[in-house]
Amino acid sequence: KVLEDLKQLDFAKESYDFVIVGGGIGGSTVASRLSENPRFNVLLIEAGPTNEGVIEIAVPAFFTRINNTYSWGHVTTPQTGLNNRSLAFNQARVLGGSSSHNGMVYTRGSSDDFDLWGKVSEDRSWSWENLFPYFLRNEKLVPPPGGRDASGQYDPQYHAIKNAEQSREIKFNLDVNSGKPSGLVWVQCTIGNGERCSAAVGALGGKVKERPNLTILLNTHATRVLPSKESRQLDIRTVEIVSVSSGKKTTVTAKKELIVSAGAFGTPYLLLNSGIGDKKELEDVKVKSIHHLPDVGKGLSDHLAFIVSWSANDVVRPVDTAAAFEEWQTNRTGPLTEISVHQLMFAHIPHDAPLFKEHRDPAAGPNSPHIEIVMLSVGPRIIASVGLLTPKSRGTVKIASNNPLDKPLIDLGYLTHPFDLLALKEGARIAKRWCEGSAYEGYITGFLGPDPDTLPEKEFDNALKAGAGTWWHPVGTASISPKGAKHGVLDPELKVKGVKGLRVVDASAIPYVPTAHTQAAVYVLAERASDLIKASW
Ligand SMILES: Cc1cc2nc3c(=O)[nH]c(=O)nc-3n(C[C@H](O)[C@H](O)[C@H](O)COP(=O)(O)OP(=O)(O)OC[C@H]3O[C@@H](n4cnc5c(N)ncnc54)[C@H](O)[C@@H]3O)c2cc1C
Repeated sequence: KVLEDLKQLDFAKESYDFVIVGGGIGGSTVASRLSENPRFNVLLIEAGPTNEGVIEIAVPAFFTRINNTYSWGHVTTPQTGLNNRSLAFNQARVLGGSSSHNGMVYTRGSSDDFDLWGKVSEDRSWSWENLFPYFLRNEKLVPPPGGRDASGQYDPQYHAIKNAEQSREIKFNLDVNSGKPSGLVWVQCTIGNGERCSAAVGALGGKVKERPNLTILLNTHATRVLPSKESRQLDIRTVEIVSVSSGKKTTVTAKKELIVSAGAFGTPYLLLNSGIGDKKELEDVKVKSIHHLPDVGKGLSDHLAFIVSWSANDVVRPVDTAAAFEEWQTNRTGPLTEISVHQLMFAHIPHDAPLFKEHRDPAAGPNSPHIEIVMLSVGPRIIASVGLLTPKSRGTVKIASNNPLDKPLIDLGYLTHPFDLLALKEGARIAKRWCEGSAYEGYITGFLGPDPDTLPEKEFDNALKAGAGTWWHPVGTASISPKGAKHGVLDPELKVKGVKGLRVVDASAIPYVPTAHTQAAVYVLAERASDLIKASW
């Protein structure tokens, strides 16, 4: 059942085996899988409202219109690497989490990215091979809406395909999700039957919400996790929660486990507010330390991107939105069932590029590309968003005070490692080489820059720093590490180190940002986590 407010929760009648904090990709997936077992009573707590009935969420092409009602409205600290700009950093606050307001691009990343989880945690059961069945379990491939043949679904980007035939650098790759994503690929999306398929729809939709052993509590903010007073070992299964509407506060205790799935910012924030983190840093903000775990909130990494553009001698015909919306409402077909991008490019920085003389290659292996390029026609211009998939810069999530309802201090640390700026520059060169291909002859009329080859170095760097922005893929703030290792936050089974009863299942557990948009990685992590949890009870 779905409860809109804390006052509807009947504490006298109900007790829960598992309490899950955060109804995003991690939390919704685990709630769905655990409640498959009728012996488990599951409570899922989400700070935001329902996704149901929100048109901007359901219509794929409207995702840029989703307003701040469904977001935490985070703003980063001034980013020294970006000329001290602070960036708005939307993270969803709604059932389904960021899958309810993300760009719906579905890319799994490279096989090497997942093998790296196994290396980092010294537990080879985290590997592409072992995780592959979970991708299949999590995915339901559906044809495009309107009964159209998939091969004719998109306006055939014949020109781009032609460039791929000629280019030595970026070849056509039939399936981005094979574990070898490099090349020019068709985009795959989390859209089903013309509507966004978020975790709220895919994992909790249909009959799942009606399961008698699953309660979804909305509009309820978790403020702290609390240790048991009875246990001699640190045992944490209780969470303090506050009604967003009334401010009413209470606690709820899981009989078996408390699972934190509040996302790459929300999870470290909740742990820090609870006194789990670096002891000295917590004392500085007057939070009583209950468990010294210095890496909570550290190791944050994300994909940074910037735009280069070209002039073109034609314009793309704009969609008649009113007519398209009528078609969507009537049949769930038409242009609003798609995102505005049909293809993506994943490329490697050449081995002999000068930056590799100074910096070790951070790619997880030969299947992991360094650069992704997303191209769009905007008026009489072609723009390419060039993103760095293998950043070396790291950031932090911290708390500013001992008030758990304050905003977190989010520092992405963008471009604080010199490799990242050099790598993005190489990305701009890759995009330039691509657009010099003969397929664009007579269409592209000139490069508008910023041009890494003609601008003075400082000028180019400044243009990049002034324009770069996030692709919203934060990970790593409660990373897995080997059992017994002092660094890291979670053991390979996603249990918080040194604590009984508490696991983390979300993007914060992922040690390095994969060479992909991150939702598929979180889904597969949560699928495997569900099996690990089920197996231990
Ligand atoms: C704007 C945007 C666009 C993106 N586009 C893409 C894309 O096109 N493709 C892709 O693959 N990935 C994309 N991503 C990334 C992807 O959506 C995330 O990697 C993924 O959703 C992370 O899952 P999660 O479970 O870790 O966190 P989330 O899905 O963010 O879920 C966390 C949930 O926890 C809740 N929560 C947080 N704190 C508390 C608290 N204290 N109490 C109660 N509840 C709490 C939040 O409200 C939220 O619902 C995008 C992300 C954003 C923000």
